[in-house]
Amino acid sequence: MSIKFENVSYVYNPGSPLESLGLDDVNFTLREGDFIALIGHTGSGKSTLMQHFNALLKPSNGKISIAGYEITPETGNKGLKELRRKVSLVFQFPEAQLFENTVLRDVEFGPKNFGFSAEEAERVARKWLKQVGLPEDVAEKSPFDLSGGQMRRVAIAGVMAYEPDIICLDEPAAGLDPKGRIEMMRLFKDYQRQGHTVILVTHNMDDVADYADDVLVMEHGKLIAHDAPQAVFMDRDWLKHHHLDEPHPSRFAAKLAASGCKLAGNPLTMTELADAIAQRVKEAAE
Ligand SMILES: Nc1ncnc2c1ncn2[C@@H]1O[C@H](COP(=O)(O)OP(=O)(O)OP(=O)(O)O)[C@@H](O)[C@H]1O
Repeated sequence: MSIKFENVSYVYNPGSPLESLGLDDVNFTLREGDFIALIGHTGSGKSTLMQHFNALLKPSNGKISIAGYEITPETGNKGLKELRRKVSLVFQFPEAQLFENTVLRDVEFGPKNFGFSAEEAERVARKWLKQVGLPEDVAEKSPFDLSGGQMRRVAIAGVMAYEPDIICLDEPAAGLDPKGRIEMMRLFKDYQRQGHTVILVTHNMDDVADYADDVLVMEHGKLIAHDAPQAVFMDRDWLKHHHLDEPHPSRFAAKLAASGCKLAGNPLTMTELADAIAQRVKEAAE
């Protein structure tokens, strides 16, 4: 099944002096099961787009097909709870939403809300606390006694515990140290490998290169590119024109090329860069 946006526009505060266009005739089709990166500058429309994935915002025009649902301007609120179990949004700093007096109860909250029995909610909560890398003894602690990084994991476990088919995350690694960031990103990659779709809003181009199958690039409410990372990061002039960064490995390769050491291809990840350098060394030795 695919995720399809057809001519989707969204107008904030229609008919008022504050009217503004959040999305402008957006069209794309995504494969379910992919890892998608959603990038663009502040104010480009990423959050507005993300909120359309589970009808938190409904389009002013156009149609969205997702997880067996169709969302149009006429879509009512009936049936949206089931859609939101299948398609979950995780906003920035989700740890701010923790509120129960134990970690376990916080993680059980989502599953219970979606109709899991008490036993099943506890089972999936314990399973996902483990999957997000937390030690067993945190379950009975207050979430407020944990570190910021652990609280973030608890909040994300609370969403993964009811296993949405599609999870959309807004900068989930913001503020984490490099080790925490890599662990968090691997968690999402694993979630994808288990058969789910991951949509990641990010400003970190290294994460895009390392994890994404496909990239959506937003600018002023419009989708200006939709392609694989290799294609999106291929045209340096286009990136410059749209004030978009490159992943560090391709920036480093460009610097090497400028100093006379051109590598094969356009390495986007550290592994690709290391391979390209090894290849160059081998050629020089022959
Ligand atoms: N609640 C709102 N009311 C009116 N306009 C809004 C509202 N939220 C966003 N907008 C406008 O819609 C446009 C897209 O904003 P959006 O928040 O979707 O961008 P973004 O790419 O997610 O930005 P950021 O990276 O800062 O989160 C911007 O012009 C913004 O000012």
